[in-house]
Amino acid sequence: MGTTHDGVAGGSEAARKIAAGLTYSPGFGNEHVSEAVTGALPVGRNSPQRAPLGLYAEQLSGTAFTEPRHHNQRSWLYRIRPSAAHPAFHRIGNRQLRTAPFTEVEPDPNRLRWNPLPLPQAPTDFVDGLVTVGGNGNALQRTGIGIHWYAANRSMTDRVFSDADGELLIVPERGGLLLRTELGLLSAEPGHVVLIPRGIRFRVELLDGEARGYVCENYGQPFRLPELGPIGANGLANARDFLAPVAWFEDRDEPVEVVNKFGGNLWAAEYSHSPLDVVAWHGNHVPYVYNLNRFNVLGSISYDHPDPSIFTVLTSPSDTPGLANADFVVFAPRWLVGEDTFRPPYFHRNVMSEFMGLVEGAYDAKAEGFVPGGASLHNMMSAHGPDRETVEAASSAELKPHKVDDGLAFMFETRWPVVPTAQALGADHRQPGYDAVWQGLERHFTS
Ligand SMILES: O=C(O)Cc1cc(O)ccc1O
Ligand SMILES: [Fe+2]
Repeated sequence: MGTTHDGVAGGSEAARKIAAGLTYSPGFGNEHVSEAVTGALPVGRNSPQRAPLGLYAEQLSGTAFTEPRHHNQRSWLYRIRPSAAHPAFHRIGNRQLRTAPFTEVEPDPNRLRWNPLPLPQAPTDFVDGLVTVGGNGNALQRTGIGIHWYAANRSMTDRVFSDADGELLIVPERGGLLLRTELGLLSAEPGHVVLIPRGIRFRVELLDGEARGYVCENYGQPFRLPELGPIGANGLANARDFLAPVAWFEDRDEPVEVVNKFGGNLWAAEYSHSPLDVVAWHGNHVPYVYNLNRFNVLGSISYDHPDPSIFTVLTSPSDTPGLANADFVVFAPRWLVGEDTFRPPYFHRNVMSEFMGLVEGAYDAKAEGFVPGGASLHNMMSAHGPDRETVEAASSAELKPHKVDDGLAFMFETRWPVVPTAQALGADHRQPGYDAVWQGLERHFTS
């Protein structure tokens, strides 16, 4: 194994040490500027006749050149070798990764719920450990999302991954991660989320020997912070709490397998060197890590249960204002004070489709069965809401101020129905009797 710029070979303990000492460049959407070697970043222009220190200049565009300035995303990378210098990609197996359009099974109106994906027995890294739950849209048309679980017990070593089909929002549920990306290092624990922009190459190392979580692969417009409207200039997820890496590189002249997800398939090429060789960069097409505990939770201080859009961390808009390709929503610890109010999530049917996961603890609409690492899918117009036990307890609870502080749940909410994969529908860890949680809700009507 080669040494990296910081002189440390891979391995959990070494990775932990690196993760503990990381520094970041804060601010969602900022024009970040970073160099790992002084003088590596050109001053005053992007593409000088010869870039400093013999580096190659390269632009990585995450939006079309001509998209509006406030949504335009690109970064300039100054690297040891240009990305273009690589051999042909050849197809490799897709493992348990699937991509939109999802056509394996018929769209299913039933409410679905799963126990956690079992941790693997065989050696499995992050890429091999991705298992697709379902999704919508069409990756080649850059619409919709893919929803995946991951479960891994090995760090990626001589391999890097990049996804041309979409950006990746990674939600760890178990085990810390060290991500070595083209733009630098990020570490994430359960309770954090990582956003890897489309096309950025990275390697995932495990900090705790095993790791599990969820991924939203966003084929659509990049996630951005939601508008705040009457909320004002602050609140929800604050831009400065999103941390981008600082430049870091490995100068590694050894074979590295570069796995590229493109058009729903995995392709690989054997590079003679590591493509994580960016010595300096600037731009706004950058990865981030965000600690969900920093989310400023807003809610009702009078009555009624607000719609969960108030908990939106990031949104991927569609071409229709207000209609998200996908929203990432978090149910973080918060006070409930509503007077004469049924406080848990209400019964409802939604034109949007809701995939939920649990990072830790419990969720206030489900007394039992929705467990950390588990998941539920409440598709377009499917009736759902609090389970029987929750209804009984909340309908007669004394309405003093109450802190919901025993869990961290999240939702990927998306404009189109989520079509499951055959493997998710047939999985052993799917809960067959989910409908029963709403049985026994007695009629109380008296005329
Ligand atoms: O179904 C769910 O649990 C998610 C959800 C939470 C909430 O507070 C209101 C509506 C909603 O869909
Ligand atoms: Fe819901």
